Amino acid sequence: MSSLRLQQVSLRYESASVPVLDAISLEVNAGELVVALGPSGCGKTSLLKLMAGFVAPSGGEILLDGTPVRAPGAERGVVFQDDALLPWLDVLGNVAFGLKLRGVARAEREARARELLQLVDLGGYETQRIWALSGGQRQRVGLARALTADPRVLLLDEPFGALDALNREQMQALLLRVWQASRKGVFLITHDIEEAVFLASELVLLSSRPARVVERLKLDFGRRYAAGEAVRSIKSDPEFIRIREQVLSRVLGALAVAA
Ligand SMILES: Nc1ncnc2c1ncn2[C@@H]1O[C@H](COP(=O)(O)OP(=O)(O)OP(=O)(O)O)[C@@H](O)[C@H]1O
Repeated sequence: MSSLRLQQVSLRYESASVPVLDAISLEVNAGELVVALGPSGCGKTSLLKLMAGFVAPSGGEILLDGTPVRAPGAERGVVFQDDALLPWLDVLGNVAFGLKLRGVARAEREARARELLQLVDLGGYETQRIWALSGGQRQRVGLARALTADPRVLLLDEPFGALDALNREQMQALLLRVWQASRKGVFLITHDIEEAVFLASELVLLSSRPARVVERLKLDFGRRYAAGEAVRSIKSDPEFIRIREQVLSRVLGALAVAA
C-alpha cells in the first residue's frame, strides 16, 4: 500500500516576503482520491510541485513510502492543466514516449500504450495527431501518459480547468473510473467546489496564502459514482448540495478572514 505523506510542510520562495505554504500535513494513500481545494493564488500548484519533487520544502518533510522525496521520479505521475503533449507525435507516440525513453521495446511500449488508451476511452485514436484532438481528449492522453510508468501515486494540477462544463463533468467521471480501476492514490488540486466535493474521498480545504489546512472532510460521492450511481443523481442529491454549500461557506469564510 503506497503512501505519499506531507508532514508540517512549509514553503517560502526566496524572492517572496510572504510564505506560500504553512505547516501542511496530508496523506495520499493507495485507493484514496485526495482533493486540495483553495482560492486562486493560495499555493496549490506550489504544493503539487513539492509533492512531485520539482521544488524543495523550506520546512517539514515529504515521504513516499517512508523515503524522503528530493527529486522528480517515475513513481509519481503528474498531469498539468496545459497538457504539454508533443505535437510531432501521434496519440500512441505521446503515450508511449516515456517508455521509449526508458528503453522499453517497441512492441511492449505500444501494447501498454494501447491498453491505457482503452482505459481513458481513446481506443481507436492511436494514429490521430495531437492538434486534431479536443481539450478533453488531450487531457485523456495526458492521463494515459502519466499512467505508463505505473506510478504509485498520480498528481493532477487542475486537470480540467480549461474545459467547458460538459466536458469537465465527463472528465470527472472518467477520472473516477480510472481511479477505481487502478486503485492508485490520486491527489488533485482544483478551485472548483462542486468538482472537489464530487471527486474527493478526502477533501482538504486550504486558506488563502499562506495556505493552511482549514478543514478536512471524508466524502463518498465519487465512490458512489464508481459503484454505478449516475452523476446527475449524485449532484442533485440534497446531501451533495448540503455539503457543497457548507464547503462554499467555509471557502468564503476563509477568504473573509484573509481579507
Ligand atoms: N517560483 C516562484 N517564485 C516566487 N513566487 C512564486 C513562484 N511560483 C509561485 N509563486 C507565487 O506563489 C503564490 C502561489 O502560487 P501557486 O501557483 O502555487 O498558486 P495556485 O493556488 O496554484 O494559483 P492558481 O489557482 O491561480 O493557479 C503566488 O503568489 C505566486 O506568484
